[in-house]
Amino acid sequence: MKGLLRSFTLGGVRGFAAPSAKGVNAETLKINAVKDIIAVASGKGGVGKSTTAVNLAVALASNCQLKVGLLDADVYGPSIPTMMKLQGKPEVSEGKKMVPIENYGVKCMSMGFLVEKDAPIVWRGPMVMKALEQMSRGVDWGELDILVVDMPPGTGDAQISISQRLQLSGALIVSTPQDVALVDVRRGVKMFSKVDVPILGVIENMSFFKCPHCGEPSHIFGKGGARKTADDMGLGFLGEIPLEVEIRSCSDEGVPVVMSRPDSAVAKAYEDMAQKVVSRLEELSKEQQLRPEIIL
Ligand SMILES: Nc1ncnc2c1ncn2[C@@H]1O[C@H](COP(=O)(O)OP(=O)(O)OP(=O)(O)O)[C@@H](O)[C@H]1O
Repeated sequence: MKGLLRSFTLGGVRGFAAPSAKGVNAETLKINAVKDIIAVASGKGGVGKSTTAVNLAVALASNCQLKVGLLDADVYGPSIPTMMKLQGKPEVSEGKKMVPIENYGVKCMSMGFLVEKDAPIVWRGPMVMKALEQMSRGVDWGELDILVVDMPPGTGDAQISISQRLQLSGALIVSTPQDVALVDVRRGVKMFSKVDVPILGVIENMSFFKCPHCGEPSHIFGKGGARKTADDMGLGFLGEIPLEVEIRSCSDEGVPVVMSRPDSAVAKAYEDMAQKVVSRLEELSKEQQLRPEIIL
């Protein structure tokens, strides 16, 4: 692998990057010692993808006792440093790779570590892909059970390239129950199917708001839409996360709700989601082993 890398400088950090996809068989590229790479994606922006990725990663590490990494692939709007209460520039290891920055038992890498906080990122596609190569294969992740990738929103070039080049084991789709978001769920599912990435399941975020006075739930964005879409498309449903002030405030403070309120119903919902993801990955791995090998 090292032979494929070339020297690369990003945000003042010198490291190694893999060459462009041209001339390289994407399927041969794999991050060393990372067992499964999973994407947390959404067709539409602002539905809670990063919040889900963070809480899922922390639940996988703390509850399922796995070695977990979190890659913030949302290059244009990195929110992982804030949500994981992390800052500073990554060090460079002896092997000339960036060392991820860790909190809550999760090793993180984000564009937010490499550029100044308020600096706008005005790169075109090829530069973004270079940065993503650097932030995935140019990182000394060590041994990981799962690398969670917080994808950029949408179903464009960057999402397709990431899916192909990172050899994803599967993807989770986050949506609100709202119709406009559900249309984008279908789009996202189709995109992943085109690049042969299995869908691990659908998560409904902001499912309902429980009145703090009377306890009555209000379905602000509609009721049960993501579960129904998952059923209609034959996909697994991984759970409902309510719209809660604490989810937002804990994220803003950099302490994911699974850490700050581990006994809450919402923390349990994220933990349940993490267990389902682990089970689904095990099933997929078994299916893979049973698949007959085609010798040409
Ligand atoms: N279940 C929830 N309850 C309350 N607030 C939430 C919930 N989920 C997400 N939020 C808040 O909504 C905002 C958007 O969430 P987040 O950044 O996770 O979305 P995203 O889909 O990753 O957005 P983007 O498309 O910009 O990457 C954040 O302020 C977050 O704290």
